[in-house]
Amino acid sequence: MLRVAVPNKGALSEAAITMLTEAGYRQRRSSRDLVLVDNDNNVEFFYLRPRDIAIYVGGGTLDLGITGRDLLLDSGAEALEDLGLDFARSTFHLAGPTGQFDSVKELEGKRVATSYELLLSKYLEDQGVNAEVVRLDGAVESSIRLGVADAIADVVETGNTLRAAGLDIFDQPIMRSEALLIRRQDQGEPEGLEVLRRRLRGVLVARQYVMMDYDISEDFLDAATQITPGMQSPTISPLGRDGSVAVRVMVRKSDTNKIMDALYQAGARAILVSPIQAARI
Ligand SMILES: Nc1ncnc2c1ncn2[C@@H]1O[C@H](COP(=O)(O)OP(=O)(O)OP(=O)(O)O)[C@@H](O)[C@H]1O
Ligand SMILES: O=P(O)(O)OC[C@H]1O[C@H](OP(=O)(O)OP(=O)(O)O)[C@H](O)[C@@H]1O
Ligand SMILES: [Mg+2]
Repeated sequence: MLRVAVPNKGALSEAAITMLTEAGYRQRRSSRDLVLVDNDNNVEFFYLRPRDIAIYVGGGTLDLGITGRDLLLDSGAEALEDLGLDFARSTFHLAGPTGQFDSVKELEGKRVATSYELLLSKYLEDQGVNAEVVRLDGAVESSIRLGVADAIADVVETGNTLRAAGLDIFDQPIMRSEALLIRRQDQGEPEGLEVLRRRLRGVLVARQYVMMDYDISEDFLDAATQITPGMQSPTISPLGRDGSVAVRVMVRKSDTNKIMDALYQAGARAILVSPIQAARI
């Protein structure tokens, strides 16, 4: 049975459980449940702290896990990224009192607080900066005001938390993170991974793409298919009336309106967009 670690709380938990549910797996009903066995799919899910997941997977106790790229790298565990899951996107950034720092080089001899000690230490070392790393569990934004640090390195999404604390990011992001499916390094793929990965990819496709249908005169078909080349190629079917065809093609959801405008301009009519419920590509 495939053994998969799922975040039990925090920013990753709900979205991970939703994605697995959409991929057709049973998930726990109560946030107190620690394990759920999905016999139909031959998968056992373990609900664990997001920070610990890479350690279980890297150590070989569990086959796969869902965690953030930042947490994976900070753990130092022997686990690797198998598939990006397109949620919990964030950057890991240096921040300080507004206007105080511009560059990481200015942190020489300073104290920098973070929950991501390894990630920050490696970055400072790469940058040739000698600074004291102060390891905190969370709410790192308060550490400067409370006098234990001069700057921080933390997860930033909207930047609201930083602003509320009177802080601002400076220099380049240390890294960009998103939720990942991870597996153990230097090992063959566990049995069942291929199906799970294909199902998760199916969820990503259903979320990121829509189905677009339109009618167009054969004279303009080339121009239209250049606008909508599709993933492989569009499906083109004859229409009742002469000289026109019906086209069916997948397009990126975020491009839908721009593509409809361009198609209309190119002579397409009856342009219809429908959601994709599920997919195997
Ligand atoms: N506001 C956010 N937006 C997007 N991703 C986030 C956000 N906060 C955290 N993350 C991501 O979620 C993952 C884990 O963060 P989370 O906050 O759940 O862990 P934690 O801080 O250890 O737990 P907790 O906050 O429950 O103490 C990381 O990959 C991080 O990048
Ligand atoms: O840029 P924003 O959209 O404001 O989001 C970023 C904040 O979200 C996370 O905090 P969390 O709620 O997990 O608290 P924590 O710092 O105690 O982990 C993260 O640590 C930042 O503080
Ligand atoms: Mg957190």
